[in-house]
Amino acid sequence: MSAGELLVSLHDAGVTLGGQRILHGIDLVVRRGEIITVLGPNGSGKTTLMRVILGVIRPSAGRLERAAGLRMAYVPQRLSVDPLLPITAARFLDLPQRRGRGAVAAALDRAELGAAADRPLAALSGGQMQRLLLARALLGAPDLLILDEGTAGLDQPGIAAYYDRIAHVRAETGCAVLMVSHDLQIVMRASDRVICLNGHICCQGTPESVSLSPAYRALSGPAGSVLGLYRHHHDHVHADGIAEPAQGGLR
Ligand SMILES: Nc1ncnc2c1ncn2[C@@H]1O[C@H](COP(=O)(O)OP(=O)(O)OP(=O)(O)O)[C@@H](O)[C@H]1O
Repeated sequence: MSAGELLVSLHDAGVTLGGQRILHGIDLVVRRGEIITVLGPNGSGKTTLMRVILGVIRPSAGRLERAAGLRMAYVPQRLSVDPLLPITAARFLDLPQRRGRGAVAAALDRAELGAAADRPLAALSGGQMQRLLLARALLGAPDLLILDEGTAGLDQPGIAAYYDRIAHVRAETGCAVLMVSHDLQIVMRASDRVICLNGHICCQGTPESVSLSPAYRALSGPAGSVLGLYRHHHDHVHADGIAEPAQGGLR
């Protein structure tokens, strides 16, 4: 698959679960090599959208298209195995399917975990455990990496290191990355495009343009609470406290 190739597209997709409309009118494309973050409050349908793309939930309306032969890998929020299990990080990656030493070592290196290969799971920090899940996902050489809020419980340096690693993985492998977050401030450093979700797509664009959009501000609470911490280029006009996108990135 070549750079920029269309991997996934959703056309006017909707999901109804248990009689409740969870998502509607979703138009979304994911191209090879881009890092997209889906942002939204609790219950806004972020996980449901990931499940639709993964093929776990069928859209009740609209259409989902995926590139032929697309390889997807999912990184869950946390590890569901007992961390006291007496196995090393490298061994964990070799289960349940034998991958071989070379492939395991390469995945650990890519997740910046090579030095911890022989450490037992119980001895790994939260950040290392998260990168172990990333390494496991990378074993399948995915075209599209889907990450569900991977930074819960990490401190700020740990979160920054995790997103830097994701950016490196994209640069090294050329995969696309689709990730879920609550917090635009956290994903600013890594995302090419942010999609603001609340049952439907409220706005999307560069992290900067989304952070300045009225739709995002309406969802994220009083202006100024976190917005002051964003990268902020003063090449746009502020009017009545509502900023215009610097480069018309919103749709
Ligand atoms: N299988 C289901 N049946 C009925 N309702 C569901 C089902 N799965 C999810 N929902 C509802 O859909 C809505 C969206 O859930 P979803 O988990 O996609 O949101 P989210 O944005 O990922 O939330 P959070 O940030 O809290 O993880 C919620 O109101 C949830 O209760």
